[in-house]
Amino acid sequence: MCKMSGQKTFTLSQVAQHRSKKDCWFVINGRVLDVTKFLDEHPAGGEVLVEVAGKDATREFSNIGHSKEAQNLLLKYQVGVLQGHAFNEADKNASFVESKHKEMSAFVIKDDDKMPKYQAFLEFVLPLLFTGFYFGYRYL
Ligand code: HEM
Repeated sequence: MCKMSGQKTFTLSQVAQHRSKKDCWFVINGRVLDVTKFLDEHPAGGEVLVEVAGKDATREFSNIGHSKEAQNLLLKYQVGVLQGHAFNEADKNASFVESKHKEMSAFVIKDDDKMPKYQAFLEFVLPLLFTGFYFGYRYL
């Protein structure tokens, strides 16, 4: 299912009506973002964001070379899409929840690929045997 289909569409002149510290929107890669709540959190301060408020800030955003984390954060502030913007398939289906999941999947221990038996033997049974022998030798 296309996640973008549920998004509201805005024209650039609609976005341009939100260009103050108290109401700050801009567009990045066709996504309309309301970053008002993010102004105080932006590592480089809110001023740089207010400067591009109401505009398409795609070039400014990518010129900085923002990290993957920063790019994922974009999705959190999305309120809609820019009218007429052509999204590519992968981009179309991106959502904040999904991207967080993708980021985090690197840290998830997969329990679907079973540990080979010999590995279990080496990692668990062998140390147990050694400990058993040691205590047997020491105390019996
Ligand atoms: C919602 C949009 C934005 C988000 C979520 C965001 C997020 C971030 C984050 C997390 C950083 C820390 C460095 C990193 O992780 O890359 C950063 C740095 C920065 N951002 Fe943004 N940013 C946004 C938009 C912008 C825009 C539109 C501009 C410019 C007009 C901008 C200018 C900067 C600058 C100058 C830095 C400091 C870079 C450095 O110290 O090397 N950001 N931003």
